[in-house]
Amino acid sequence: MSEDPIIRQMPHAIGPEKSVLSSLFKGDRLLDESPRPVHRDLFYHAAHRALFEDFVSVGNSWELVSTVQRLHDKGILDHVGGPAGVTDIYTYAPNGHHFAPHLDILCDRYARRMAIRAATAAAEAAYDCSGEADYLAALSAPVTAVFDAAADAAPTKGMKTLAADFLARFEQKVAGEMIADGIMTGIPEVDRHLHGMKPQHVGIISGRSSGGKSTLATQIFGGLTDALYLILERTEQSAFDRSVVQVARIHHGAVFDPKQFAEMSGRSRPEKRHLIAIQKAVNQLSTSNLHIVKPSNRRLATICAEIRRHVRLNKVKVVFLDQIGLVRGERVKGDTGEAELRGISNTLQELTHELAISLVVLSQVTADGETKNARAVEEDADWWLSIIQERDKKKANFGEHQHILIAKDSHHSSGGERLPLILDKDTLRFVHGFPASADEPKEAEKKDRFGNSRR
Ligand SMILES: Nc1ncnc2c1ncn2[C@@H]1O[C@H](COP(=O)(O)OP(=O)(O)OP(=O)(O)O)[C@@H](O)[C@H]1O
Repeated sequence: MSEDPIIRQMPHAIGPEKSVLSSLFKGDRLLDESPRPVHRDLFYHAAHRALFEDFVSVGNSWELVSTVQRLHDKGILDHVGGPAGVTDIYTYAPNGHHFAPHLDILCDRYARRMAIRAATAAAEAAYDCSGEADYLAALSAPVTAVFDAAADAAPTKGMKTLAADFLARFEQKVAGEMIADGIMTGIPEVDRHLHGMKPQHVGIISGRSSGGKSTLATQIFGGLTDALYLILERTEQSAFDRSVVQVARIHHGAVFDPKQFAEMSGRSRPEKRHLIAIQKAVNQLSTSNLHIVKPSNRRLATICAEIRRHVRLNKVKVVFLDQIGLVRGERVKGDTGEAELRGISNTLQELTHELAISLVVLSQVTADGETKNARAVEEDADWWLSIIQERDKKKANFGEHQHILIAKDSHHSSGGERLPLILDKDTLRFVHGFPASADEPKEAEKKDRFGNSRR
């Protein structure tokens, strides 16, 4: 057998290596937020390893110009392809969308390289070991390492880690920093059933168009601290304005059109109590670590990046997404809307788990009460608040708010429980009560557009 052995390259993936580096360089993905640990050995190409090590040495302050200079000063600029090589990698991935799948590829190739090295070491040990069982002993450590790498580098939590986590959480609870029951919505009827919005849980607020989904969501949001409201349709200002009405607990006219509202009630100026309530509401909203953000676009990746950024920078614990039907997922040709939404729902669910936040998604239903294409979201949700209005178009009270249906598991078909909550259109809050019975005497007097009785 004089044939030369076939020389094969070790498994590697140059494109995904460049993509992972590119996303890190551009800040599209952060090292400490990576779904899997990133380490130098994942990179097969020596220049990529060197660039990764340099990146780690400067962390998130990485930028192109000073990096080229630094690599030049270290004498390794030519080794990584010169300024053009660094720029090529920097611009390689248009965004961080494919960071996770590309990182998966690197982990896979790394595990395969380890397997080949382990097999080579085992072969050498089998040839060379003198003792009877030495070659078997030489096998076990590298093979275990290969299995570890292949099964992902995330270490499993041992009992000591679990115990330390428990004590840390317990101390937080004792100090009142973490509420055992989760974070209360501030609406007693809801809190009695839900016992708060819990980390890693996804909740849905659903209702028809203009049924009050945003109103219910901002009502909860305005009473919280450490929360983010992602608004995809209207402006941030509109959500803030509505929150002011809700926190101040006054008629919306006093906030949206104070001059006209005062004149309608026979005054030349707004009432002092209204001004004080508005001032207090604005103070509360601006000092409670609350954030209302309209993302630059509706792509799922952008929305996830906003959530990550606010969890990291502002330590938000509850995130509202207004509304899920507007999110654009990754749709492969031929996919149905339902398939796209399933992808969106899975991604959001995973993010909620990873960041240990509570996520509340708003979802629009059709006139028949069906969630638009959102069965996937329903299946994944931990709780569901459904705003119920009169559906019968023939009835005079069509559209009237009836109650809120609460369901606490993902099998909503079980029906859930009716909560006596209806929309008060004056203060834009959901308040205790069922609609007035049809037998009750009707309000005879006429009301102006702010609901004040006309004299
Ligand atoms: N700025 C406002 N001034 C007066 N009433 C308002 C205002 N904003 C909301 N409302 C009232 O609250 C109701 C619910 O509106 P909301 O925006 O909460 O509904 P939604 O279900 O979120 O709507 P959409 O489907 O458009 O997202 C409206 O029908 C309206 O009666």
